[in-house]
Amino acid sequence: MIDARGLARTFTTKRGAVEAVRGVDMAVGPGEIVGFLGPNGAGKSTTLRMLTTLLAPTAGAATVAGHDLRADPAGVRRAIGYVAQGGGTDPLVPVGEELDLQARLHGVPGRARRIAALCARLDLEGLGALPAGSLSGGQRRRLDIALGLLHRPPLLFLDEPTTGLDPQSRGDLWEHIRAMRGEDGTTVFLTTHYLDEADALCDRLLIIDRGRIVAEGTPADLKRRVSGDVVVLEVADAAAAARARAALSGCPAVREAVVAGRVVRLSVADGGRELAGLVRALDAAGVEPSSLSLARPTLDDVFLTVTGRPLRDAA
Ligand SMILES: Nc1ncnc2c1ncn2[C@@H]1O[C@H](COP(=O)(O)OP(=O)(O)OP(=O)(O)O)[C@@H](O)[C@H]1O
Repeated sequence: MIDARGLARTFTTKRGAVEAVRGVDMAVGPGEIVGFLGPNGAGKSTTLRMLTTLLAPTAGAATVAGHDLRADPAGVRRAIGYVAQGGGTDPLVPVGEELDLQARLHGVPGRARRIAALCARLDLEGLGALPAGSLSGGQRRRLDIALGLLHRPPLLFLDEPTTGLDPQSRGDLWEHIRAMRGEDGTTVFLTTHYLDEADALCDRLLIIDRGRIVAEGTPADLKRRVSGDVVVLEVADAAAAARARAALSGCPAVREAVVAGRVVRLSVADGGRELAGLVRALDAAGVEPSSLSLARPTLDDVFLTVTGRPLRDAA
C-alpha cells in the first residue's frame, strides 16, 4: 500500500537548510494498521504531508495506494483518505449536509446508502441535523473519519486521531478503527504521540527521530529488543536526580541511567535482585527517593534504547 524509498524533504529557511526528513524507507502492506511515532519535530507531519501529496519531496520516491507519488499525485489523492489534525469540517454546517456535500464532491455512487452505512458503522446515527460544532470531541473525530472514508479509499491516513479526546472516547475510536480494518480491509497509517495508543491499536510501528526511521516492528517485537528490567525512581528535584544518576551510573548492574526532570530511569538486567544494591548506592549518595518502581520495558524504553533519550519527555 505504501512503498517509500529515500523520501526526503529539506526546507530552505532564512537561517539555512532544515533537513526535516532525511531519507525514509517504508513498506506498508494491505490491511495493516501502522503507527508512526516520534517526538516533536522528528519529521512525522512532513512525511505524512509528502505521502498524501500535500508537500513535494526534495529526494526519493514512493508508491502510495498503487500510484506514483511524483508522476501521479492526482491518482494518489483519489485512492487515499486523509484526516488532518483537528479535521476540516465547518462547525456551522449540519452533519448530514457536510456528508452529502463531500459525497457529491467525490462523486460517490449511491451516496445516501454510503452515508447511512458509514453513520451506522461510526455511531453517528441520528446526528444528521446537528451542526458539526455541537458534537462531542469523539463524535467530531468520527465524523472526520466518515468524511475521509466516503469514497471508499483502500488507504486512510490519520494525523493524531485521538489527541484531545478523553480516555473513553479514545478507546471507542480505537474500536472503530479496528472494526473498519476488519470489515473493509482498510489500511490505516496513523501518527500518534501516545505510546498506549501505539501499543494497543497498531499492528506495526515505525519510530522516527531526527528525520530518520530508527526502529520498526510490532509493539511486542520492539519491546523484546529491550532486555532486562526498568527501574524508575522519583526524587525531590532535578539536582537530586543528577546526584542519583551519578551515584547509580557507577553500579555495575546499571546499564543505562537517564534523567528527565525529577525522574531517573535505569535499565538493569535483573531488577528484583539488584534493587537492594541500588537503594544502598542512593543512600550513600544522600538521595532519598520518593518512589521507586520496577517495570517491564515499555515503548518509551525502546525509544530510549534506540536513541538515548526518552520519547515522552522529548515530546
Ligand atoms: N515549512 C517549514 N519550514 C521550515 N522548517 C520546517 C517546516 N516544516 C517543518 N519544519 C521543521 O522540520 C522538522 C520536522 O517537522 P515536523 O512537523 O515534520 O515534525 P513532527 O514530527 O510532525 O512534529 P510534531 O509532533 O510537533 O507535529 C522540525 O525541525 C520543523 O521545525
